[in-house]
Amino acid sequence: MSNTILALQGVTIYQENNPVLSNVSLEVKKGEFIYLIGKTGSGKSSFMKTLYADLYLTNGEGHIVDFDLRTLKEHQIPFLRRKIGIVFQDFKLLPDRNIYNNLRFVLKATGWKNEAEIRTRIEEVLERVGMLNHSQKMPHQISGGEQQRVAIARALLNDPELILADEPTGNLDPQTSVEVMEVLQKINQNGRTILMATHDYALLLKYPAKTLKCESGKIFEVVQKTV
Ligand SMILES: Nc1ncnc2c1ncn2[C@@H]1O[C@H](COP(=O)(O)OP(=O)(O)OP(=O)(O)O)[C@@H](O)[C@H]1O
Repeated sequence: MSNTILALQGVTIYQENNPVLSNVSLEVKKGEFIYLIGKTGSGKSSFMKTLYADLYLTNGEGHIVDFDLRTLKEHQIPFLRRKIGIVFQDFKLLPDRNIYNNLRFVLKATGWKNEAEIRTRIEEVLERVGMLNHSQKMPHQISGGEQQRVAIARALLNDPELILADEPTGNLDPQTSVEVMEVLQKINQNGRTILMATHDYALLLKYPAKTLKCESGKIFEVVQKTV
């Protein structure tokens, strides 16, 4: 299991008792970059939600960053989410506080106490996404692409082993999407594993990687030319 970040065996994912994806078996190894594609409603978000335990895994076996999704208890979920960085399409920054305090809020909530260490960590992650100069701005004072960079920085705070990005460029124009994708590529090159749901085929062509497709209740790997 040491080199495996995610392993699913015979998993069926339900939404309100309806199976969305059936008999999913897959393995993701440390350092991989993987796309998850598929039409609207094909189950990409449900799949992601199962991985960060927003949907409980009830059928099949699932292991993610050393947690057993099948036996996971509610009180373990915050610990699982510290090992997984999650990036959403709509950024989800808190609108009532500046960038620095958005990130500080997450560190405080995950047990960080020393303000000097908090400051150092926030500066490190903002630097990594090229947003260090914006730490005192409010979310509405920066662009969508900049907000997504901050959201990526927020996902990196606790040095997660796996980043789950659910359509991270879905609200961005093509040029800004490429800029955000460059940030994700750099994070991947630094050894982090990334699973990214997307509808953006231009990005798939520009940055080819292993691609999983959700279709007709199944997930399967596709080769680039047939996506
Ligand atoms: N909270 C929910 N309650 C009930 N059914 C849901 C819920 N969320 C999603 N579904 C259903 O589950 C199926 C898969 O939806 P899901 O959001 O996982 O698809 P998706 O591939 O992520 O779509 P999109 O590309 O539009 O984000 C759809 O039929 C959807 O209607």
